[in-house]
Amino acid sequence: MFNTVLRNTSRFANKQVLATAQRSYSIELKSIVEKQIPVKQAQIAELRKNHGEEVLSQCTVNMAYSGMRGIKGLITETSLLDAEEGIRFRGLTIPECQQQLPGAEEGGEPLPESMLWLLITGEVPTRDQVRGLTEDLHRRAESISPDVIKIIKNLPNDIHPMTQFSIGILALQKDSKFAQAYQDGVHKKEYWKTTYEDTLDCIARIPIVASLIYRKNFKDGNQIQADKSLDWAANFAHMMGYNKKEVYELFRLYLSIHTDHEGGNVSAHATHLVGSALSDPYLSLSAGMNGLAGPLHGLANQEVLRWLKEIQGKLGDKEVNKENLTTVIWDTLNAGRVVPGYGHAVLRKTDPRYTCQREFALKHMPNDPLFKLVSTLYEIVPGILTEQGKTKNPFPNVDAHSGCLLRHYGLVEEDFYTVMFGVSRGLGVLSSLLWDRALGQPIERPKSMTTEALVKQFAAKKN
Ligand SMILES: CC(=O)SCCNC(=O)CCNC(=O)[C@H](O)C(C)(C)COP(=O)(O)OP(=O)(O)OC[C@H]1O[C@@H](n2cnc3c(N)ncnc32)[C@H](O)[C@@H]1OP(=O)(O)O
Ligand SMILES: O=C([O-])CC(=O)C(=O)O
Repeated sequence: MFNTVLRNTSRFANKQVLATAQRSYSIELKSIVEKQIPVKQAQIAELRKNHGEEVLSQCTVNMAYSGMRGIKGLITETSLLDAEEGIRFRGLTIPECQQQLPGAEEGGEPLPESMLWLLITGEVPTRDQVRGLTEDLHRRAESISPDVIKIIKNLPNDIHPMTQFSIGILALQKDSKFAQAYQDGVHKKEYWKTTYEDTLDCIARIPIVASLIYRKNFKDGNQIQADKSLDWAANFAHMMGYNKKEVYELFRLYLSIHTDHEGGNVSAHATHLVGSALSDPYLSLSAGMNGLAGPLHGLANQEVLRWLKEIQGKLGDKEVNKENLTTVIWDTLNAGRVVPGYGHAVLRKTDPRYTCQREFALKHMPNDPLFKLVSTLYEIVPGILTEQGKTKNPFPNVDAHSGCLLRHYGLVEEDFYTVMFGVSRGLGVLSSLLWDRALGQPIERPKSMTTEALVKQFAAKKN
């Protein structure tokens, strides 16, 4: 009896110690940010004092008519894209992240929590810090409002999953600590603190929203409760109904590499823009997700899968070879459609996010027929796009590969793919938003022109 009491007491004490440690890791992340803010502010002040009037890039008439391509007009701290090399998350390439960021096990794929820590702080976390962050996210997820669950359960299934996801994020908004603090008249120096809380709350809760949409739309509708012994990504897979170890690894990789792609892409820019009006992180993320839902951006992964199925349908029993695939690709181009998953607004080489997914496939599913199709397309699409001579980048982007991996593990509902992309993108764009508020970034309001005004401007110059 005495022993049982002792055991229970020490178990309780251990739990207490663990809970305190977990809380302290969450506090640690916040206090790291708190310490970094004045340093970054001073760095920016110095930069602006010494170089504030120097020219970053030109803006020509053509650039204004071409989606502002190439204009350096945004500040985003979390990642930087090189046209040839691809993305670096806080200075680290994808292979470096795979090497350095803690995974669930030695040599495994990075945990998205590790990536989140890196994106927020610029530091590679320790295993303990990541474990603490995972626990913190579980704790924050627990207090999701039952109203949100009710709202999602009541959404009709003929609303696209991405629209449902955006609605779900808006439903979470009523718990925004930033919106409340603003209403309470908080000093602007403190904005980042509640943005931090909203960022972590939102990241903790969106996998519940997403998995609920998945279960409702495509499975039996029953919500699967979280498994707190799992990390954030594996738990997301679990709540969707997938429990294979390999799927957990795929989710960890997928949800790490889709997080961020510097600040100018549609989802990041939309989140930043809406946030600049001091709309809270939920309103801002929802706006970003509405951009991600476009077929030229995040919806492309859904479009790729549809196109692959279309190709399979067209070829029927015919052998998949370069010759008949060439005909199908030209059919797509001649119909005035884009080849989904190929091309990029900035990249001019194969996307390293494509490459690391290809490596995952080569390791885990080399004989998958859809992977073979994706690989054959990789051999011929760049040549055909080059021959057509329109696209500036004939190589594949991230979306060309993700669907075939998910499908291999039974996740066949391509309408849901962009929601998964969105869950991951939340980590990057909200980390950036946190820094926007920490650095006191102002409301975004670039100058626009009418064609008439430009015509007049140049006519006046001529005279
Ligand atoms: C996560 C992401 O967002 S990655 C991108 C996902 N999107 C896709 O995969 C969709 C297919 N790709 C595309 O539509 C484009 O390459 C984009 C949207 C990614 C980039 O667009 P842009 O920067 O305008 O590309 P670019 O300057 O090369 O375009 C020049 C011309 O080539 C065309 N082009 C570009 N990519 C492709 C493609 N994959 N297939 C056919 N034509 C293409 C453009 O439509 C454009 O044609 P136009 O002159 O008739 O308008
Ligand atoms: O950078 C872009 O424009 C699009 C992209 O690949 C992303 O947002 O992941």
